Amino acid sequence: MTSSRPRILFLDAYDSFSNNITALLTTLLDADVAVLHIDSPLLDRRDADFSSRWSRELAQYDAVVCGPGPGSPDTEADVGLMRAVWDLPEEQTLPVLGICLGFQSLVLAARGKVRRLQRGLHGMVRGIEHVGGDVFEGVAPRFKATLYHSLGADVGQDGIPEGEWEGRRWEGMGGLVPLAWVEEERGEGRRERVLMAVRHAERPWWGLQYHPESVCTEEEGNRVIVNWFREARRWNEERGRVRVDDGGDVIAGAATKQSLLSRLGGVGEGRQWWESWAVGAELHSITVPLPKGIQVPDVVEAVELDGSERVVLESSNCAAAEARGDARGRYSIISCGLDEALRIEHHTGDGYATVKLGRVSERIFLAPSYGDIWGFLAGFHEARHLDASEVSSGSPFSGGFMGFITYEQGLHDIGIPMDQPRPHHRPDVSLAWVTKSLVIDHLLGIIHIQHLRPRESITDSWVERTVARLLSPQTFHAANKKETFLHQPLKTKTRRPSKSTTIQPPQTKDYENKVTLCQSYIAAGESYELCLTDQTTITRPRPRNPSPSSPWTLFRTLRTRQPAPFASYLRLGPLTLVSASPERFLQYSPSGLCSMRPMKGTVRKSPAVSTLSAAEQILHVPKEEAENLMIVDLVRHDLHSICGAGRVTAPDLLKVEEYESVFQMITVVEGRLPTPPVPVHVGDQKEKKYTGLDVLAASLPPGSMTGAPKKRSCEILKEIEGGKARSLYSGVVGYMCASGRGDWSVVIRAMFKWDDEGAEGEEVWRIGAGGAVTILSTAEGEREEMFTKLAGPLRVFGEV
Ligand SMILES: C=C(O[C@@H]1C=C(C(=O)O)C=C[C@H]1O)C(=O)O
Ligand SMILES: NC(=O)CC[C@H](N)C(=O)O
Repeated sequence: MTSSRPRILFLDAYDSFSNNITALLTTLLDADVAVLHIDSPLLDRRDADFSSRWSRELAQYDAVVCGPGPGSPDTEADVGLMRAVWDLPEEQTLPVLGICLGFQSLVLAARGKVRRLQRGLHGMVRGIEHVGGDVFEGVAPRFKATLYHSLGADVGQDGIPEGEWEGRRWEGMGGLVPLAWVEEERGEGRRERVLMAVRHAERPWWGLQYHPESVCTEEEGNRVIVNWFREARRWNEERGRVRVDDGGDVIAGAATKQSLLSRLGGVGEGRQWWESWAVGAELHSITVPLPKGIQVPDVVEAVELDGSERVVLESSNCAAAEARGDARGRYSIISCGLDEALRIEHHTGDGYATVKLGRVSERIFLAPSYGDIWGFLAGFHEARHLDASEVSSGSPFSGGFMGFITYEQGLHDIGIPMDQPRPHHRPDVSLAWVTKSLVIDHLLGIIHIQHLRPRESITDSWVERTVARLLSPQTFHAANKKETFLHQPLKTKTRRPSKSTTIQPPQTKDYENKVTLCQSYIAAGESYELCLTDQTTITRPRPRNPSPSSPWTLFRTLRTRQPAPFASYLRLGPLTLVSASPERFLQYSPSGLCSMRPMKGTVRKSPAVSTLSAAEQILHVPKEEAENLMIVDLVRHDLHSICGAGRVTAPDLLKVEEYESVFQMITVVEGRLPTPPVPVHVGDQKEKKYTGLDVLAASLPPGSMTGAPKKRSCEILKEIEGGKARSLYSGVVGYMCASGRGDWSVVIRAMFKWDDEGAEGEEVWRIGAGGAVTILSTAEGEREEMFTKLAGPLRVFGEV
């Protein structure tokens, strides 16, 4: 069937901004955009029939867009199929727009050169100078656009004497006609001439060095895209080039991902014991007042007396958050009876999930029914899905998944394989299906006691017993008495850790060298920003439990020392985690609103920087804003991969927030999940529905912990960080209610330990810390930032 909608092929060079470009093309041009990776195995240049298959594929598009990406256009592997576009014989050529790396590749194809800039321009917003005409027809002079590049075009511009520059800079240079420039101040009155846009002198090829899709590129820049496509169409018409509509024989794929649920085949028939476990449950819930002065850990201790496994997600900054009107400080969520809850675990790299219930444990092979662990989780959740009318209206969580996902699972999901064999078999995904829980609403001062119970067990009175316990005047009195040694009074002085505790922090010089190494990768165009991190290990005698130095006490101390909206305590399987995270990764609602809050830009509180306005002055500078902006565009890309064109916005850009010991700059990025295009039939295995789990699966590891572009940056970081697993650090912790609501935080400002680490009688805690390195960073500044972030959690060990 022939459609009049434009069809564009986008060549994806593994950038973290690609989906923003395809979304922009889709909405601005009302086009269908198909995507092909530059190294697609479906079109291998070494194959004998490559040329014929390539020209058959290209014949089906009106035009091609060659995207941005890491690396250099001089490197074959970095541009791949782009070269096959430039190499087409004249009679097969077609209109092209190159963006950033794609632009640079075009410059090379026109026999220009590409060289390193005097200093990279990542996340820098500049006024684009042009003289109108061509694709700049009707575009306001000097509109602002974002740059993300280390390399630049050399078309002989430096040979033009200063006095002749104004007159000659628009003249054709080699096979290219310059259309736009930026002149970058380089100190002492020197300026670097950076080519921003070109047209090929003979072919229908245009290129933009800036990023038209960035959230900080002014809307005025959209005209350039519209003009380009007008020119492209005109060229096709003049040549009588008519797109072939082959009726589905297209190699390139869709710009958005298929939903996890639609990938499932033949599951959910309830043949296995775990398939029917907790299916068809009903919520029983009672709300009681939160006794005055009672803290979240007191409630935990009152209900769970046996020190067993638990997940506590606490808004430990609720008092401060309330004062600032910050909704993130409103709720705390506590799992109950976790030992009896079903658990799903997955060790990245294995082809199976393990379902555990008490002592029963079963391996489930993921392919072919589920695809991967995400498909399995989506199917498991969907079978237990509850509508909004079936869950507590005043509570964000009525029961469902609670647990963690490691950084390494995220690496696997973006196509970075694990080094095999891994030295352990710890879970990278561990999610319990929690049916008994407490949710504390700090704003209303109430506790929801909730039980998702099987319909046939309505006589189970756990809720009533818990209510009675919480309301008994003895409970907190007793808890307080019992806990006298567990309550760490705030000390004015920090004690030194006991002699038998050894602490190994990163080496100062070594860390600084790594910062410099990151910058050399950035200068070479391999990355735009790298979130470098390192780990501190604390080895100490294993304490008795409970005792003044038990993990639970560490949590009690940290939450008082460093109140945070995403504090958490997890004792789940072999893992113990104590976190004071300030950073939300992803929140989503049953109606499909997703919200991410990347944090970039950190300043330590000090007598000199004690107020929000002082911090704003420090953080609202190009270096810090650029750091944040790069991650914002990356997060928009991640959200676009599920939500699709026109469904992602950044309502709160570059906002500075206050925390206990630091100020942080954040941006809120929102997306709306697509609704199924066709009505979903009950029992239909090919359900098209998307949930928040789709976004979670598509967005790990958190972009704020990787840098951009995500994949290449993670590969570089793995090398620089010596291949050390980050594990829980840089992973996520959170929940997903049966209703589809979810909230996940980034694990930072945290410490964790695995049961299998350390010699007999010892335990090993790890604290990760780091920060984003850009071309403008200094080695000392980054080292200082890393130690600032480390200090909070580390100090706790000196106090027990
Ligand atoms: C890397 C850490 O933090 C990350 C890096 C930040 C930054 O570079 O400013 C801020 C918040 C986190 O996303 C850490 O806390 O260890
Ligand atoms: N954003 C990009 O495409 C960057 C291109 C190239 N890697 C550079 O840094 O200059």
